[in-house]
Amino acid sequence: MSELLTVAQMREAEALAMREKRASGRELMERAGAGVVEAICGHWPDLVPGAPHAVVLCGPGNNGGDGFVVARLLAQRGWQVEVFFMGDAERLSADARAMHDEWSALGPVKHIDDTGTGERPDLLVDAVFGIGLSRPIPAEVPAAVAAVRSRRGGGALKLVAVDCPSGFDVDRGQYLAGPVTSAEDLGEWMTPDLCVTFHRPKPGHMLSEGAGAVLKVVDIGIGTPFSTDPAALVATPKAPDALRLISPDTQGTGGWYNHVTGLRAARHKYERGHVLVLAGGVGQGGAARMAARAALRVGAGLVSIGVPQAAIAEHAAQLNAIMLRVVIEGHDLRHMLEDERLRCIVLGPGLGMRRAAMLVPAALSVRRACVLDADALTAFADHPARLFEMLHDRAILTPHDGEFRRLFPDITQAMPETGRIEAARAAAARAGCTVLLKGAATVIARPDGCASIHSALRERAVPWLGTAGAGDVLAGLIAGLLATSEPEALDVLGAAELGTWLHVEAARTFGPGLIAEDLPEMLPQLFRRMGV
Ligand SMILES: NC(=O)C1=CN([C@@H]2O[C@H](COP(=O)(O)OP(=O)(O)OC[C@H]3O[C@@H](n4cnc5c(N)ncnc54)[C@H](OP(=O)(O)O)[C@@H]3O)[C@@H](O)[C@H]2O)[C@@H](O)CC1
Ligand SMILES: Nc1ncnc2c1ncn2[C@@H]1O[C@H](COP(=O)(O)OP(=O)(O)O)[C@@H](O)[C@H]1O
Ligand SMILES: [K+]
Repeated sequence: MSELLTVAQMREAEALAMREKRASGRELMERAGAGVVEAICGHWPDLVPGAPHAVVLCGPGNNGGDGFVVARLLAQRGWQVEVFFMGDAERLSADARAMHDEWSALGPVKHIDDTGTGERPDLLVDAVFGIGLSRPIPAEVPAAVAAVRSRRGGGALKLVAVDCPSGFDVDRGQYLAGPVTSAEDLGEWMTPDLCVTFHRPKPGHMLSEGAGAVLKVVDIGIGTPFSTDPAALVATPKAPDALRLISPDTQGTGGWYNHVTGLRAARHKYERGHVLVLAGGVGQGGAARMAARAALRVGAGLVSIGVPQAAIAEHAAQLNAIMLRVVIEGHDLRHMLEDERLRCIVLGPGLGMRRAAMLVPAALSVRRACVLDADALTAFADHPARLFEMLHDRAILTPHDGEFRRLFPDITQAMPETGRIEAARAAAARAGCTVLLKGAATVIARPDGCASIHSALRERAVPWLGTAGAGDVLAGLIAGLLATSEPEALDVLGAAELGTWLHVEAARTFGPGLIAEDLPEMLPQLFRRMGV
């Protein structure tokens, strides 16, 4: 698990490092530029021997300062380098000005409008705007990129972004549309092959591949390295605006799992918790069975499916270790909940609207861990406030984008402005429980604002996870973890984080061709690999 820093937090970290005299601004800029050059040479080793040609676009702020360092260091390595500048050298910060002047001793600084002529470049360095982006970028920037691309004559030009692509909002993970450029067009021009950021990734880097097809994070000496201590992996973030990246390495993650589930201790099945998955009518039981199997595989001691009488035969024909209970109406569920060993309830997958409207209030009538997905969310689309009134801090909603829109239409409408993280935070605050907004980048937020991102992008991409029933399995995984752990060891946010990570690791373990039923079956080998 590692920290993600917003722009404001990154600026604080930088200011602190300077106050504590760990580095001067100029040293940080020099290390940033050196880190970019190392990353370029590491990523494209084939370029290095051939006296390659780089075009560096520098902007008016410190991102431009980094660009001047990159230009100088590449030239010192024997590259042919052209520098184009957008801005007024007189108005550069002292650090960027010093870097500008150092470069000027080696080569000319040309105007950004003049990128159109010259030899075929191999590499374009985007150092126009970084985290100081404050408004949509001027049209000269994509125009300059287009002009350099056309000098390449249609051949692949390698594009590297310093800190982030110009025009990309690293807090929200999206390009800012301008008066003359749509966000999509800008993304098409500016999305780099390689993005090199400093100290920590920013949220936007992990929310969208628009930040770069490959991301490298360079240590520039601002602070301490990430912790891999299992206890630290579950330590809930302190600050209300804290944002974490769910990114443990598979190797050794067994410590994390054992720590939170207490699996290593000899425990009776009831101590490991009983999960109840509520199912719908005849012929609709597959989703609940997949959720149930995931809950059992991930560690719950017992799992039952609650079904209407008519569906008993269908389920019985397909289940062995999972038990069946008849749950017809709210009263039956309330009665079952008197047994405190029943630690978590899953409602939604295949439940049907009518049963959801009847059973959700009963499930939420006691403060018991509860995962609400699919029909349990959609059943309240016309009156979301009725659901929010009943929710409590042991509940979690796991909507995909469509379900999220039905419950939070206004928050969804504002999402192009606010981004997914703030949307999930606003939804959690309104609902009064944890909200997990699914997707290739999943955002999980708690009502107090603590949030996590899980990024199944780039080297962790699993497009084959977008398969029918994958969401039902996720609901079961989270429920199984909530049932098997003590609330003090694993809160709802923590269970959602671990469940989401296991879900994607299971999909990565299986690979293409995956169907949802395969996911729980990957857990035993995944656990062995983790060292559980
Ligand atoms: N923080 C760190 O730890 C370290 C940071 N480092 C580097 O510094 C970068 C941040 O530098 P930065 O703060 O100077 O911001 P940057 O992105 O260069 O742009 C600011 C300038 O652009 C302007 N401007 C903004 N948007 C605009 C627009 N759309 N259209 C036109 N103008 C626009 C803005 O003007 P203003 O908004 O003030 O009017 C201002 O003049 C960071 O990304 C990293 O590369 C490293 O050196 C080492 C450690
Ligand atoms: N491209 C993708 N990369 C990673 N995860 C994905 C991708 N597409 C879908 N998923 C995941 O698959 C699950 C799909 O859930 P959902 O939409 O509820 O499907 P269903 O209702 O069929 O179960 C979610 O956990 C989502 O995050
Ligand atoms: K940049």
